[in-house]
Amino acid sequence: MNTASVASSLGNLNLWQQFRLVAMRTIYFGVGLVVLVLAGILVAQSRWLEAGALTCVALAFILTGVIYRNELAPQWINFLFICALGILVSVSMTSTGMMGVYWMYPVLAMVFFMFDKTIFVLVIMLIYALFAAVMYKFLPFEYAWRIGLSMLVLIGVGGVFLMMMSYMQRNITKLYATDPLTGFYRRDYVTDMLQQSLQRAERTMQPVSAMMLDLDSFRSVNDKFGYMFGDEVLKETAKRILRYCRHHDVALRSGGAEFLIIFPNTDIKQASILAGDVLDGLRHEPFAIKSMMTTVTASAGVAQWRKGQSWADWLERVDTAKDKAKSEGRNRLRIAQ
Ligand SMILES: Nc1nc2c(ncn2[C@@H]2O[C@H](COP(=O)(O)OP(=O)(O)OP(=O)(O)O)[C@@H](O)[C@H]2O)c(=O)[nH]1
Repeated sequence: MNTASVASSLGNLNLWQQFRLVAMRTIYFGVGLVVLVLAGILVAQSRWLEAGALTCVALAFILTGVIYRNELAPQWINFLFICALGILVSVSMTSTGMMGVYWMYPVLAMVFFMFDKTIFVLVIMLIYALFAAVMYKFLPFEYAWRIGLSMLVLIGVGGVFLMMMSYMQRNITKLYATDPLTGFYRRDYVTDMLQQSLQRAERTMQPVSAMMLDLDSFRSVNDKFGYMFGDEVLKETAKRILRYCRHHDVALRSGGAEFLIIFPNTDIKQASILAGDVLDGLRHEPFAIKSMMTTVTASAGVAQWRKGQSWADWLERVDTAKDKAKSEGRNRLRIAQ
């Protein structure tokens, strides 16, 4: 079943990215102000050239904070900033020795928020290598190795923090996107994904079909055997649907006892065969849970997406076909015209 596209369709739920946005705003303005203060101190010491350089860096940070206050800045901008800060700290160490070390830690900490995890490791290694080289050159060895080690500890702690954030994000996405009972996606959270599958179908000129399936008279199953038994039937239904789904098919629970399955690269003929198999898989095998047993059937509709059709209209056709199957006596499949 397709999971990657769901994660990307849940951008608004990406707490880490939102957190990064707030952190980066604070970093741009915070670093800008601190560097401006340092520039002011250099002006007071009549060190005009260094003061000028610091002022340029400070203004670049503040300007970026203003421009990118509502979105994350491109990675290359952050890379330029981290290079600038790395050079400033290194220069500061060459002239002030130990004093420069105090600035290394905040610069390292910033890297955790500035980059996506794809290039984060590379940048943190680069900046660590730069600091280590400068330290070993300009500080006594007994200071250099201890500071180098403490920076590694900071990187390790930050790495664990990033892993925990990523784990938390995955769980939150799963919690919002999937139905806890069946593990299927919830329909409300996959509209972007539906849109994407249609765009892909349009681009690749491949057919895409969908099936809507609703268990028949499910209310009476609940009434007769109890809600808990009904829950088990829903879980088992999901398992049986998955038996017939291929790797790239997407299964959603769209309502109480209603399921929607998207079949990419599948025309109506193939989709009807798959849908028929799913219905057979339900009707021919009784649902035996603990000491209770019942037979459950379902009604389903299938439709192939038509070029230019919106996903809402397409699903409307699938839904209408399913309703037709219901109204014609249930336990059957109807194909949308
Ligand atoms: N056990 C259980 N029942 C649920 C859940 N969600 C919805 N239902 C029940 O599913 C039933 C759905 O009924 P309907 O689809 O309206 O009607 P039906 O009895 O299935 O009849 P037809 O669809 O017309 O064949 C309702 O009785 C809901 O209370 C759930 O998570 N667990």
